[in-house]
Amino acid sequence: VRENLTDGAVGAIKEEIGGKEEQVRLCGVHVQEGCFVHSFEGGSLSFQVERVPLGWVVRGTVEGRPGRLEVVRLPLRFPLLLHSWESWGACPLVDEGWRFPWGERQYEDWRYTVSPVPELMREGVVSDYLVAWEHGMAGFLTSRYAHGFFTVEGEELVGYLEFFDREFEEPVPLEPLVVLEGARMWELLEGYATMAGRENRARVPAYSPLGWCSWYHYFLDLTWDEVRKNLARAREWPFEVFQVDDAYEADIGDWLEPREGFPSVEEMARVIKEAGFRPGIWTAPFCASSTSRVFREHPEWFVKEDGRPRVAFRNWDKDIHALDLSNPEVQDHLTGLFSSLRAVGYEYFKIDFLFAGAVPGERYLKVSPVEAYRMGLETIREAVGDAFILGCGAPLLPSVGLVDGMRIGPDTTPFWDRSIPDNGAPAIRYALRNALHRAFMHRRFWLNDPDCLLLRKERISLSEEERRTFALTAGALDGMLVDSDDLALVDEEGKALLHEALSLTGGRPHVRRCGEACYEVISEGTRSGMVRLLVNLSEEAKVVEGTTVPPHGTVLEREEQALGLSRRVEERDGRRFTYYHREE
Ligand SMILES: OC[C@@]12C[C@@H]1[C@H](O)[C@H](O)[C@@H](O)[C@H]2O
Repeated sequence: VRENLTDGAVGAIKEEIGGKEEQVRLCGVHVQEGCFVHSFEGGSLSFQVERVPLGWVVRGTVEGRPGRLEVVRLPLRFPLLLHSWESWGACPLVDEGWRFPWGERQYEDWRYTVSPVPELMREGVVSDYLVAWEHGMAGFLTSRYAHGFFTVEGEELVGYLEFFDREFEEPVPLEPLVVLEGARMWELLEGYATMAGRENRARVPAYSPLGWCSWYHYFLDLTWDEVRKNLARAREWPFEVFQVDDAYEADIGDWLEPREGFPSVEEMARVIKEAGFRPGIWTAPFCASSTSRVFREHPEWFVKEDGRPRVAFRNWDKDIHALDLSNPEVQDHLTGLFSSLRAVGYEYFKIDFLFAGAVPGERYLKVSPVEAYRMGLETIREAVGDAFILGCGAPLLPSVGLVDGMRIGPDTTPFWDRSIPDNGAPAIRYALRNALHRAFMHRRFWLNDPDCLLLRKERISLSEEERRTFALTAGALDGMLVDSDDLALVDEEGKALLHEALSLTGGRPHVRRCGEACYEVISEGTRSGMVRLLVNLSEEAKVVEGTTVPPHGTVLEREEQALGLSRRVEERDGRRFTYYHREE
């Protein structure tokens, strides 16, 4: 399906790597197999270096107070694929001289969406959890105690583990690190994600829920009447899940108290279920506004700074505080909340702004922000049982194994605006770019959620081409397909586009960059057999191997078109049988 690496390409890769391998240092030791002990002020690190296909893995234990621990030094090669901390974060391919495009007030109000150590991002280039270059990558396989990141220092890439002010009286596992070289970046990232998915016992549901979400049409103007209207129309659609997003709640943090004009959350679930759908609900469970009942009644439940509840971020025109997830009373509060929502019938939980659970600060237990975050997420996971959890605004690597789906890009937008900075702000262009650059996580970490499809022609500023690009890319990447429109505004063409996107799902997508903002997605075994989708996110037409791809556009090739075959699909005892035959 994809051309193999030619001998010349293999030779070039070997030459590129061979000359630099001796420059790789792991925990201060030139890379070599063996067992080592590294002492530092306040503690020690015992680690083993082991050869794996295409590279090395470092495992070990650490004790004492490691603070910020250097784990690897590598030769620096641009362009670099930078990765970010949480769902919305930018995942760009950058050249030398790149700096993070901070928004005007982003550092004041939103810095913890950028990094758990945001000051780092003001000093230079940071890549969270992993970093990649043309024929190599380095990445941490877990994030259970520490936050792993990479920085550029002179001519080197340096990987660190940030343990914050955590002290370990007994040895704890070091977050394992892999360094892989010798194939294309995209293939190495898939190999890394397979290793990391296994290390974290990733949850990958057999099926991907097809749904409807209220946010990207109604935003905070949603009314219960509009929910009911869309529920009635949804019967003509193939949705399984019907999810009410932000706007129903009385305040951020008071999730069981509906806003005026909405029924109880129990009644919402009953009405949705009665209409034949799996009820879904949005919450920002680790957050509470300064005006919320939960904050007023339990100020002691929140992460502090100098003894007072710190402001984690500002949104909804309010100061938002972060629950201290290490506090047993907070864990009981979350258990009560989510077991109640599960008991009244919700089967799909979009849990948002999760980064708040990992902001640095003073906590009930002397644990790292990463440990606290996982305590909170494990509490929700246990409370909802086998319900579907979609993570959003979530620290990515610490969430593997605890969520079923994950938003892997910034919010989409009902307009295409190239002037929006690539810094996690809502932008359809960067939602698509992240979906392509993070495709390696899909069905290895979770189900990737590229964000919602917008299919309506009214009250939207996306062209037909742009709506089609988002829908087909989401489908070819086998991403979760969730529509967000007032269904009364979607015509038969819009409905057909959802079905076309659906026809591209079910395969094993592989992404390859083929020029500036231009990508090839090849997926075998989809509902349409093998498909090839060329995606152009740039402002001018691109030619890929003789095929012209329009700006903001796609070119789709299906197997049966390419091979003159016709297909018949039969569903039997829960399995799908695809038959191909040539029309005589
Ligand atoms: O508040 C609801 C909202 C905006 C916040 C967040 O950006 C999330 O990614 C969106 O899909 C919405 O749920």
